[in-house]
Amino acid sequence: MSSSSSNPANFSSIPVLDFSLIASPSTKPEFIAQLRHALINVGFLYLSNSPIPQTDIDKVIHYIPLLFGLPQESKDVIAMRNSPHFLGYSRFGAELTKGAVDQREQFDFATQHETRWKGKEDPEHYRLWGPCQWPDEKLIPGFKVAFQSYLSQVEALSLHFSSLIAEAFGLGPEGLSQFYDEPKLMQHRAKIVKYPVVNGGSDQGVGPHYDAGFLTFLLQASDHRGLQVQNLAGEWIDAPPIPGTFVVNIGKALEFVTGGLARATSHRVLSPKGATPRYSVPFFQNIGLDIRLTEHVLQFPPEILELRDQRGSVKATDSVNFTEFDKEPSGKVNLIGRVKSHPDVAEVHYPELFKQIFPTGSHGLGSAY
Ligand SMILES: O=C(O)CCC(=O)C(=O)O
Ligand SMILES: [Fe+2]
Repeated sequence: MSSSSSNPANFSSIPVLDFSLIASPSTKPEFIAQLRHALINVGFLYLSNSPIPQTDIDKVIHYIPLLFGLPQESKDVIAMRNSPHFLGYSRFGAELTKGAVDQREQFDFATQHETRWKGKEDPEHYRLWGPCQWPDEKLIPGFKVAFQSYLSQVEALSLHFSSLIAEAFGLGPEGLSQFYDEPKLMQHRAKIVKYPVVNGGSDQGVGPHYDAGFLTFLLQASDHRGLQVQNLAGEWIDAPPIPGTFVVNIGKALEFVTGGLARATSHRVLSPKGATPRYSVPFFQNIGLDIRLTEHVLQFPPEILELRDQRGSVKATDSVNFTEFDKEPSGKVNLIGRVKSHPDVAEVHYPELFKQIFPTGSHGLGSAY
């Protein structure tokens, strides 16, 4: 067997972890061992039997086609361009990755938060977090309540999951707590995304990229393949929808503070073929706005680091993003990412930063995150 095929990091499928295993002390160690493997070698996993009731998830799935089916003018009323928090609606084709259009339409939402920025004495990146723009309740009754409830449950799950990650790395359950502020100072983001059918031409739903933060919890909300994940050898592995699961993956910030122990894994979405669009709902767990990652690099037991060294490092990736993510406060890093991926919004609300990042103008080109 070649070293490449015997390396578990050259996975050919994504592991499925059963969250119900953590309920009993006799099965929890098995879950923790599977989690350790998934974090180090894959950077992606499916989570089944989460505590979030399937009926609450089904409600969200039910609303998605209704949301995109709203009249164009009632979507444009809540355009992201109105929001200094980069929350709201983006038309099809508004983002690019690797210079090519991402063929998706999306709404950016977030967990509830009052704007923390109180004026010029506060750092500008405090403006990043604030209230959502919701569609008109009369046009889509019940959506806001259902989605807010979903988001707060995924938030709780993601924080619980962080404590399990800390355990898997030998840190103890509070090992990652330093990255989160008290709940009222935190906001987590989510998108509801539609990938329309394309027949012919580019099939880029979203181009190869890494996620930026700590943890992403993705709900694949329709029965379409398309999500693909790149293993250590650079091969694209399918991550098809599995009903009743979340796809969980690691972002660059968690990879950085774990010294590469947890893998951020390159991924992409191919546009659906056939008759119906693909829908998905990624939830991005944030860390505190003031955290500078370089000040929080974690130490691990030697037997854990040994597992990372056995894995090796990425030989090939098709992803491009990520440079300046470690020295600035996390809020500033996120803000820069938002400016790059939504320059039209940035030009309105952050004209100075926009000019620094696009000294000759953005020419309508963003670079998607
Ligand atoms: O839609 C998906 O399945 C994945 C989307 C994604 O990777 C992202 O928005 O970061
Ligand atoms: Fe992603």
